[in-house]
Amino acid sequence: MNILVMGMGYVGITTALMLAESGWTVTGYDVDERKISSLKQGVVPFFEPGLDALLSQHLNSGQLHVTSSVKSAIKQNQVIFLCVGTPSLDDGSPDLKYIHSAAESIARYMQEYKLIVVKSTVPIGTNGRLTEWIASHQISAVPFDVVSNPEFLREGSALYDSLHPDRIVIGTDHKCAARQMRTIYNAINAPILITEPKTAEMIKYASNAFLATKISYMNELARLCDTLQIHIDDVAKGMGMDHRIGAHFLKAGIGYGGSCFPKDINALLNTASGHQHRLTILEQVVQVNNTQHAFYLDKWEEIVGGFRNKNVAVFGLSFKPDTDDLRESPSLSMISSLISKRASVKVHDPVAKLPAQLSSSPVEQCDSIDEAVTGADAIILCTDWNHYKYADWSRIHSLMKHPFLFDGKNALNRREMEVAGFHYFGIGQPYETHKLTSRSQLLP
Ligand SMILES: NC(=O)c1ccc[n+]([C@@H]2O[C@H](COP(=O)([O-])OP(=O)(O)OC[C@H]3O[C@@H](n4cnc5c(N)ncnc54)[C@H](O)[C@@H]3O)[C@@H](O)[C@H]2O)c1
Ligand SMILES: O=c1ccn([C@@H]2O[C@H](COP(=O)(O)OP(=O)(O)O[C@H]3O[C@H](CO)[C@@H](O)[C@H](O)[C@H]3O)[C@@H](O)[C@H]2O)c(=O)[nH]1
Repeated sequence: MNILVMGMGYVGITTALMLAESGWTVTGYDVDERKISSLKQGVVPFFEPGLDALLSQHLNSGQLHVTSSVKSAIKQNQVIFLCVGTPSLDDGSPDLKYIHSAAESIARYMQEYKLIVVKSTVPIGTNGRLTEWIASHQISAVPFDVVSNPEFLREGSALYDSLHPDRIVIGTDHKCAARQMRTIYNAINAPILITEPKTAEMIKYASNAFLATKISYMNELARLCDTLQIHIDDVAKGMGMDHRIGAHFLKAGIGYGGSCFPKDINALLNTASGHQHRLTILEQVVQVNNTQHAFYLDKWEEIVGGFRNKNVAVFGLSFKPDTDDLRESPSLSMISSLISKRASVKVHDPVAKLPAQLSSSPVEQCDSIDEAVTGADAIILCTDWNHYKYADWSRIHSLMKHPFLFDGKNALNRREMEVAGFHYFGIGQPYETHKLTSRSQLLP
């Protein structure tokens, strides 16, 4: 089977490689010519573990090729995966202009039956409307099906998630399209749920919103744990032992970020309000998330006696480890708040670079940890890269002016940090040394 993937971003490149690994002949297309020329040279234009090696392998074997010629790509491929972006508009609803422009190209150039698979995250009802939209833009009537197939991969582990998904959700009312989708996913060992397109679209939003709800719930509890001198990670461990709750996504921190949770929750809230509903739990999930970094920064400011004219080293820029993606990164909110508190900020990230809107501000990006921490009054860890978990903390301590360490991801071990000489403060943790002995003793 020949498959075209439209949109060579995080989802598109990963999907193209998953399909090539599955044995299909895949073409990747993007409107961005620079992306295509980079991909032709075997270079993925962003940082995502594992993609570069597999890209070179499949380009060399001929299983995958990339093109900037949309007309021939559409003509030559019977199956088309749509993986274009759906960013937020000002009112929170997703901007569907990339979906529409891709669909318009398909409508214009298709000359025989196409199976159009929508991987992009789109508002409930979009797949249905897309069918009418494509039909109305066709030059002559050519048959096609639109299938919803939402993507659940995480950045940082995109390839693994794509090759080993927990489930494959397929939204279609047509048996023939469902059968073809099963064939496409034949090599992937995962349960397949066939449902209506609208339900598939809702499953995607509901899943992201639920994961974000778990995080905000723990983040709000962490604030109480601070006061009660209880370690939120111990609470999460005890909760997670109950399989009905599950151990994942209970990690407290300075809030969730990324290109999906904030955007998709806004989209779901927008859909609800468009139908005269309120999703009050989700409204609070957003409220907790929007205030989490500032809640902790204010606490830490009291501890250091004000950030004004203090040298602060920020560890981590990306919204999570193993990616250079800065979209909605809590680290950027933290840096902006530090600037408004008149701190002098140096940042370090193993991969990500300061975005343009911050590069002219009084923030300096450092290539090394040593450079960032020399003379610092405090460190704020914003991204839990292994780079920081396994750093030489004794050396870091020796380079600082004052050893305040604020761990916004609970990534470090407080005892080890105290032994190294730090005044360590995490999220939802006891911080008076004499009370540490009261921490729960967990059974193995
Ligand atoms: N990033 C993730 O982790 C993730 C996971 C699951 C689902 N999603 C969803 O998948 C979709 C894509 O996300 P992403 O992060 O890969 O986006 P991205 O911004 O990284 O990539 C989108 C790509 O689409 C290209 N594009 C725009 N219009 C096009 C057109 N007409 N034809 C061909 N290419 C076009 C852009 O140039 C860009 O390269 C979004 O709806 C997102 O919500 C993302
Ligand atoms: O216990 C946790 C887990 C995550 N996070 C934060 O939550 C954000 C999102 O993390 P993660 O979900 O791992 O990354 P994404 O790549 O944004 O993936 C989410 O968004 C994708 C896009 O829709 C979906 O496909 C994935 O299933 C969904 O996990 C990051 O800021 C994390 O630091 C926490 O604070 N605590």
